[in-house]
Amino acid sequence: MHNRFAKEPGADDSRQRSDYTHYLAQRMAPAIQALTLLAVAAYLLAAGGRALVSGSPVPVLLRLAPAVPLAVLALLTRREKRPVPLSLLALSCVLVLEMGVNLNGIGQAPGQRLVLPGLLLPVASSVIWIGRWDFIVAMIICALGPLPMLLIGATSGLPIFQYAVYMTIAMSVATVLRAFMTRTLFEQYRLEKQLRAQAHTDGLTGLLQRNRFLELARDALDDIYLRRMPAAVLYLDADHFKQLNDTFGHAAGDDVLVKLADRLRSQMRESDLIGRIGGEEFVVLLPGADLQHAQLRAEQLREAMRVVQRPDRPLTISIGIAPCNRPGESIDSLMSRADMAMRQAKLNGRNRVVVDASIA
Ligand SMILES: Nc1nc2c(ncn2[C@@H]2O[C@H](COP(=O)(O)OP(=O)(O)OP(=O)(O)O)[C@@H](O)[C@H]2O)c(=O)[nH]1
Repeated sequence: MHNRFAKEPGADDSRQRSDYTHYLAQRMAPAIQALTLLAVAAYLLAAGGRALVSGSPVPVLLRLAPAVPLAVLALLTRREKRPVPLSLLALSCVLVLEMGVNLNGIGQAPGQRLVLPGLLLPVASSVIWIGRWDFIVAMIICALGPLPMLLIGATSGLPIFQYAVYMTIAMSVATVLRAFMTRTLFEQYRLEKQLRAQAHTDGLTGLLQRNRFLELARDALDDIYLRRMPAAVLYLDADHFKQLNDTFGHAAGDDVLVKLADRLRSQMRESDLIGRIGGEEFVVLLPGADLQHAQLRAEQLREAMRVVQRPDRPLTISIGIAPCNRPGESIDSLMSRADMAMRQAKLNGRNRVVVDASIA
């Protein structure tokens, strides 16, 4: 079974990178949508205005035509949140704009060809590139895009030289803006991830806290029922914990809880899910364990706790087991069955394992 049951995400590098890329796509999507819409409006304004003030062998409608694919791209970006499709849509937008810049330059005298929109593009789009690859491709398109318009009919190398200087400056500004943006977003991503991890783990024992356990257990159970695999829930409770606190103080109690959690973790498999549900109560979901196996694992756990020393004697725990033998049963219901069985273990004298009596 997948190890998402055992740990919080972010364990390995490639997974973390993909997580970060998706985070960036979520954050960048509104900016990409807004800039694509702006590109439609800006293109119509610039190409329309130019058509009014200067003639061209290219019909006006054809000069305005790039606004159509731009509008389609703007519509497509509205629903898109995946990193690669978003980047491809943004790159297509840049490509269409560059084609439009060239289309509007046809028929203009070399000195009147406006390359300003081409110079604005790298800077305006600098903050929306999700990865390094799309930024590099975008800068190449931006740098090469206006060249056909400049080269056709050029009588001297001066405009090209001026263009190269201005484009270098524009691309340098774009690189600085992008670096600043990605650094800020990475810091925000790191902090959000840290806060989420803190909210999900119990501060004392480092185990999953109740709500997070329930959330992950619900997902795990869906998978378990779908695959028709066995599973069981264990409910663990430390014996006579109040007496330990009352006699030796809360610090001693905390120390025992930390050791109990460490021991629990060391006994668990990758696929198991452990949570601290209340003060000295813990729940474990054992995917793949049938009743016999769950009983064996519970007995091993109970035995393993002997190593945890209270100030007066070895720690003992009581365990209740609820097998997941009713397809569709919720984690809350399974926990309450395991809790009842644990209470029976207390009544039977503690330091023992009891299986839910209502088992079919
Ligand atoms: N030190 C410490 N004690 C806690 C913590 N959370 C809950 N407790 C204590 O755990 C004790 C639980 O007591 P009870 O529910 O009466 O259970 P018990 O004394 O273990 O008795 P049985 O479960 O019947 O064996 C209470 O004294 C709580 O104050 C914690 O985080 N640290």
